[in-house]
Amino acid sequence: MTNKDTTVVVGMSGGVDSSVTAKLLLEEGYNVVGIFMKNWDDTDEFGVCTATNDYEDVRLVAEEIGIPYYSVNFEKEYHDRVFQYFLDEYKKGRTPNPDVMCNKEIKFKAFLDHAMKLGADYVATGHYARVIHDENGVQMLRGVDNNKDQTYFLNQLTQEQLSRTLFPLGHLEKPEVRELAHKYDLATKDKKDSTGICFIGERDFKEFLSNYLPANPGRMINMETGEDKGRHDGLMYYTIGQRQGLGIGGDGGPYFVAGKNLETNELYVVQGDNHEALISTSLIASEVNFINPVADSFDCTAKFRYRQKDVPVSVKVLGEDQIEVSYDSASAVTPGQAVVLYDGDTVIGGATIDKVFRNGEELEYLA
Ligand SMILES: Nc1ncnc2c1ncn2[C@@H]1O[C@H](COP(=O)(O)OP(=O)(O)OP(=O)(O)O)[C@@H](O)[C@H]1O
Repeated sequence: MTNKDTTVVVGMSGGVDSSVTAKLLLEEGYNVVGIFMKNWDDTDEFGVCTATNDYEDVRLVAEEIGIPYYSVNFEKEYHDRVFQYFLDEYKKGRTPNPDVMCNKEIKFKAFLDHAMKLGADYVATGHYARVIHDENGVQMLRGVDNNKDQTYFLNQLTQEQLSRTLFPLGHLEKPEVRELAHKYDLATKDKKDSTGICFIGERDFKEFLSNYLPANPGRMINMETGEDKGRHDGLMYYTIGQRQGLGIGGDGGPYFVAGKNLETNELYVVQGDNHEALISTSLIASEVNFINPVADSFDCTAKFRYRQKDVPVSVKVLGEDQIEVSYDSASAVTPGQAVVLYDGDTVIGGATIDKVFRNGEELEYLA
């Protein structure tokens, strides 16, 4: 099949990355269709996604480069599969990663299914990641731009999903993408990069969450001394390892969140950098996804959060949907976040962190 006979549906967000993605595919001779997803109702009094303006940018770029474009509404799917999960995790005191869920359930499920029904051969997005085809099927590799690599958020993608996906920006550095946007004089060439989670955007996180979950203030306790350190605003607002926003200081260095007790509604804090209470040596994770088959135990590297350097780890497959990941030492490994496993630049897979241990003893992050 030549590119001319291959139809690619590009997820166009109205941003510079997906604009360049569409243009590059067009340059390569593909049949390109642009689709904008509306996942959040921006007329909702709490939402801040600027869907209407973004769709206008999709229109401008699509008309400029000469491709058909549509909008599709996945508000219900997004609400049921991403937002509900997000709220449920916060209710449990965990720190979810809605972007991982959005990729798994919306961009590479609802959207991909929709594209296939339209007769597409592939979907493409402006993610910074690479897909390569080899004798084992497909492999996902980190984007070459270390600073922009988004494989952490794509860790739940399967062979099936990846085999129908193109990431045309994966071999480019972000400044090169901007340059291409200028070279092709795309309407979005100078548009600011979006930050934050779509449905929250740059608005105050606490205020946003309090619109959906009742805030339940309680006591803040020094985990070591038992000393009362004042009040917290509601356990859901805090993440393990968090330093900012506690409103306490004093001699002996900054305070960090080291645990939550959902029964007593107490927030535990400890004082000082690299406090032992935050240090773990292993974790248990579920929602396991391996992109290719793996051995029962193996060594590799891992990230426990997005902006973190890889750590050498040993992985043991414990059962159908559980892995144990052991490492020398890491601080503030947080339940609800993803652990993503790498072999060099290749993504082995990922899972969601459930429990964290120090030398075999479970840390009481969540009591
Ligand atoms: N509302 C949307 N409709 C269609 N596709 C989308 C939408 N939001 C994101 N995508 C796709 O997912 C990719 C990654 O999304 P992300 O939110 O990380 O965007 P980004 O890196 O800021 O990219 P962009 O500059 O294209 O907005 C985008 O490049 C785009 O292909």
